Amino acid sequence: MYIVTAKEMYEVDRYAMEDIGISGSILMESAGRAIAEKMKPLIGTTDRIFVLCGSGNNGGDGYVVARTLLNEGYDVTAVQVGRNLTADAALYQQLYNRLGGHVADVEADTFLSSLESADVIIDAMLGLGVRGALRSPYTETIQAVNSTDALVLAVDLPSGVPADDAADFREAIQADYTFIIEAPKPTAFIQKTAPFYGKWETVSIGLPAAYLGRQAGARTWTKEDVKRTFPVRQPFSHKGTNGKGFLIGGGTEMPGSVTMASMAALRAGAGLLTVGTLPQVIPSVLSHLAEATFTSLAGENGVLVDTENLDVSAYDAVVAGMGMGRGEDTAALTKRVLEQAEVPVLLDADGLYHIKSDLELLRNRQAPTILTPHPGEMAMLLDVKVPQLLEQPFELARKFATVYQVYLVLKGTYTIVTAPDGTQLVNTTGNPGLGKGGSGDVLSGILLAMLMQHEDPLEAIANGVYVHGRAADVLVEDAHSQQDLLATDLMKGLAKVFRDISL
Ligand SMILES: NC(=O)C1=CN([C@@H]2O[C@H](COP(=O)(O)OP(=O)(O)OC[C@H]3O[C@@H](n4cnc5c(N)ncnc54)[C@H](OP(=O)(O)O)[C@@H]3O)[C@@H](O)[C@H]2O)[C@@H](O)CC1
Ligand SMILES: [K+]
Repeated sequence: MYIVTAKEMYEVDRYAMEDIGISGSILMESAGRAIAEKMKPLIGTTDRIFVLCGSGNNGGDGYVVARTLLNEGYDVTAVQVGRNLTADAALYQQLYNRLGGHVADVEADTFLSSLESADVIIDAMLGLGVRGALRSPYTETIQAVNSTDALVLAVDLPSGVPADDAADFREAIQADYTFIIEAPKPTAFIQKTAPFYGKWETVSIGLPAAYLGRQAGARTWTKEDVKRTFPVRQPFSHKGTNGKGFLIGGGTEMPGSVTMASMAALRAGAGLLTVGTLPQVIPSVLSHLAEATFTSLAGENGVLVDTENLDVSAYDAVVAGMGMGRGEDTAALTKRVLEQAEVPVLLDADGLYHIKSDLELLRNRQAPTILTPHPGEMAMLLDVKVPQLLEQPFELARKFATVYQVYLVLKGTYTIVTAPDGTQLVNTTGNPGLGKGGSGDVLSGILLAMLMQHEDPLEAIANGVYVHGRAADVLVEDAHSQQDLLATDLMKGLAKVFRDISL
């Protein structure tokens, strides 16, 4: 499913009208009719319905919905919110009128209190065109709607929610359902704004699909995408052809992180795995998995430090960072890995702190670099506060990935994977049971295995993120709960997920 910004959507709109010749009024009629059909199963035949119509084209869609429902015998009243209607909105207000519809004025003295009698409120006030702080009469109307008990159905966007980011966002209609035209907008995936949509679904209005696909900078990565791209293990493959991975991390205080990442890498199909860690950490990792091999790396005071003897030449992919600590000598080791490895390198956790002072290193690499920050780590790398990052995750992630030429995995409820060319894939698997220590280590291990087995880094990463979230979902659907789920349980979930994918 594509995800489009307001700018991309307006371009598709322009193309449909100017290059194809589908007029704006045809699009509006199609939108209103299709949305009314989707709304009908949610509305009772005797319900009192108000359709709040703004003065822009979102309001135009609303007049088409109102006319469609009126024509089918529903008890519907359209309400004009705002002045100076666009030509198409004015046209459809007129058609609704001529069919016998009554238009109430939101600014009439008693109108807002009469909203309390509504069973259903259809919100067609503001859509893609909302800009800046809300003005009267939209502000009061939104507050009045939110204080009723009516079922609230929004057209395209809940009024007040911007399409692209939550930077300007203050207040909006709290919808029960939103019927989004053609493709969801980024705010459907942003923490601050997503709840205002209620449940949502997309409604096709006949916009040119191929052109929309070319314009969209982002899309969701689905089970079908995973099945389509997942590498098939060949009958004559052996441990060497299934990839050789190197996992560098761990200290005496955090041996568990490398253990979990290593278990996950092996369970995700790594052919061979070497763990580079402190000699005193090896027994603890070994006690959990017999399949890994080990390289002792130099350490001081219980943490890894830089060493000239590091050899990363024999591997297909390298991951570093988990459990390493943030000291300067350890940072030098991470930088050495980035400089020496001619294969994909994934940095997680402390590894992300190590490169903060030397981001140019990332741009200088020839082979892919993958960073997997959670919002706190991403905010640190970008020098912004976490709330700002959470308001604009799509833009800020894209900016960082394109400037530093990295594959960026911004972890969250909807993890956003951004490629160095700015392409974004959004993951929708996973659940709050993953919000625990160790989940990130498991993800890094899975990603290491995926990168070793797959030519295309973007597909490999998106598949790994999908699989990680899906493993948590199948466990919670089955024997576990969000409460008790542990990172180490994910290994069991992987079995079912991989079996499903290969069916
Ligand atoms: N291809 C498609 O996607 C199609 C899209 N279609 C539909 O068109 C919608 C986009 O229509 P749009 O461009 O006319 O913008 P829209 O959302 O109606 O808002 C503009 C109005 O809002 C007002 N306003 C703005 N900010 C405000 C504020 N802070 N506080 C108060 N008022 C504010 C602004 O007032 P002004 O600034 O002009 O005074 C103006 O009156 C889209 O969401 C979809 O529903 C379909 O019909 C067909 C195909
Ligand atoms: K709306």
